[in-house]
Amino acid sequence: CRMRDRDDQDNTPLRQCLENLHRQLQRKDVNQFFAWPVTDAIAPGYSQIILRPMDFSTMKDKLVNDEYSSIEEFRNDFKVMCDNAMIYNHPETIYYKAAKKLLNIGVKMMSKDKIASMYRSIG
Ligand SMILES: COc1ccc(Br)cc1-c1nc(N)nc2[nH]cnc12
Repeated sequence: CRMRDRDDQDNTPLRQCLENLHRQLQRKDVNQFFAWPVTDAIAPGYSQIILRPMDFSTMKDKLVNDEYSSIEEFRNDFKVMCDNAMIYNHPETIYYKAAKKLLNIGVKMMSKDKIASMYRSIG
C-alpha cells in the first residue's frame, strides 16, 4: 500500500491496500474454491445453511464499488467466506481443509499489528 494521489475514487490509498490484499489472498486459493459463489448445484442445501455467502468475486465487486470503508470490514468478509466453508463442509473434506488453511494465511496477513502498519503507510 503505497501513498497514491487521491484524485479519483479508484486509487485511494485504502483501495490500493485492499486490492493488494485481495490479490495476495486469492493467489493462495489454488483450487479456486473461493473464486465464485457456492451454488446449490455444487453444494446441495448450501443456501439454506449459509445465510451470509461470500466469495472473492463478491469481495472484488464490493472493493471496486468502494463498499469497504476499512481493512477490518474487508477482513470480516474474508473470515465469513472461510467460516462458511467450515460450517457447511465436514472437517475431513478438502473444502474444509482449504478454508482452514486460507483462513490461517489471511489472519496472519491481516493481524492487528499488520493492519496498524498498513494504516500508517497509507496515512
Ligand atoms: C465455489 O465452490 C466450489 C467450486 C468448485 C468446487 Br469442485 C467446489 C466448491 C465448493 N464446494 C463445497 N462443498 N463447499 C465450498 N466452499 C467453497 N467452495 C466450495
